[in-house]
Amino acid sequence: MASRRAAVLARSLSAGLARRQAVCQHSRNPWKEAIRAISTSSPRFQPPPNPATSENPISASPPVPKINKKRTFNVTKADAQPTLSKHHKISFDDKRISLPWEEGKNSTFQHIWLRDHCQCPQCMHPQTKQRTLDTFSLPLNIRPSEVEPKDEGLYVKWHGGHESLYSWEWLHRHSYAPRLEKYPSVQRKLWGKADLEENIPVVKYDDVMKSDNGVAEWTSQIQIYGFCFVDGVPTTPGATKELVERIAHIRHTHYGGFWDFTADLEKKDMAYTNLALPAHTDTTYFTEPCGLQMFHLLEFDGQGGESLLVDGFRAARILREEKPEAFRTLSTIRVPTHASGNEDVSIEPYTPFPVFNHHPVTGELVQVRWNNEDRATMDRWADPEEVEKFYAAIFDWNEVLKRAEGEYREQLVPGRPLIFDNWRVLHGRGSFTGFRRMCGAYVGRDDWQSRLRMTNYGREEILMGL
Ligand SMILES: C[N+](C)(C)CCCC[C@H](N)C(=O)O
Ligand SMILES: O=C(O)CCC(=O)C(=O)O
Repeated sequence: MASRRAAVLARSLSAGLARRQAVCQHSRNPWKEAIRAISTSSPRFQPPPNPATSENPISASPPVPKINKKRTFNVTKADAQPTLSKHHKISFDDKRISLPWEEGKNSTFQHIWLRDHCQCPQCMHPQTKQRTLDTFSLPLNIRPSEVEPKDEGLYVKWHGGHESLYSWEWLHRHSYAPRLEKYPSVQRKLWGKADLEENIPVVKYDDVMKSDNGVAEWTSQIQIYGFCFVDGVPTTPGATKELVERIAHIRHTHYGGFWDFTADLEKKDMAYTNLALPAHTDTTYFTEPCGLQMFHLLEFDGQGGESLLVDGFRAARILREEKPEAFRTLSTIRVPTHASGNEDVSIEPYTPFPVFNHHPVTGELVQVRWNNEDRATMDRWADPEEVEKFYAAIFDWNEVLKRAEGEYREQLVPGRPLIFDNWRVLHGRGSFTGFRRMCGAYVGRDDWQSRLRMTNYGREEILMGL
């Protein structure tokens, strides 16, 4: 029966797919009828023209990185599409399937993994993109009864009758043995004061408010530089709130949602005073510090109060180069933090975190958490000998942070709010006299990163990667 069906499939296959050669070959297992010889002469995708085209000149000075909206597949040619090998064979045994790519690499996928990741509307909710398949109804030793390369991708018929189709792009994108595509790298431009001289990231309020393209540009500037100004904003809390909500919903904290504050200690935090605040990141006392912070100065009739920004990722790189021991110390020793000024509040993270926090897989620095004012009592040392090492390290860190060449200072003015990545850029202010009114809000890190990706890459591209 199965061999007759395979023969029927082979006939329809060879008729419909006369353009391609890929032989499903597997060894030593009962689905010999699943093996099919089909031939093809032309590649599935014509690779795009040479990537060094006009829109991608090889310029003398490296241009400011733009968010790269084009996907590269890390195959032989940049931006080429993944193509199944014309010469090698798809093979599978009772545990896994092996796909040979034209680029000369081979991806293997365990059958249970592949079945569990079926993208069909019965297994993946078409609207919510959530798994509807009951994973635990699958036999752990599930295997295909038929495998067939098609134009659209890899067709698999599973024992039990379920049919799946995995696009070649999807398979290449999600290849894990080996990993074939790098995670899209974050295009950041680390800066010192000199780098910003002619190049302050700024966008126009009207552009941001009128289209998602405006939001795409705004969020990509924040991603690249760690901060961005917005010009032409009505000097009201309402307009400022609407502006920040063009990115995402506001993150509420014990300071409220959208804040409008002066130096009246309405909240028991030094931000609500006229004291100077050295370079710091906010909300180090939350397990997840806020992602973005917006400040819009609405009124000010005094002196001082100048804002300060420092690129924490650049400062960390300098520390790592100049004082590697200090960098290692601040990447390992956990610093307890708290916010306990308000009568009814004492906030701490579930565990203290180091100053420098790295991605567990890529190892890249992803977050700086530093606020010496909110640092709590450090009385839990793995080894009390580390006390001196820690202080030596924070003194080194402080010295780097205080270097004038790394500080960007600007007096905020009404109509030109500042927003910055609180996981990367440290901020501060000078002490001031007179009446000063500031409004703004926090946005969650995952929320703004979602908006950045969706407005810059688009939903289809993002979903392809999930
Ligand atoms: C809400 N608002 C921005 C006005 C005040 C924030 C308080 C700053 C706090 N010390 C911290 O570093 O998180
Ligand atoms: O008032 C300012 O300019 C900044 C206040 C501040 O640093 C903060 O709220 O964390």
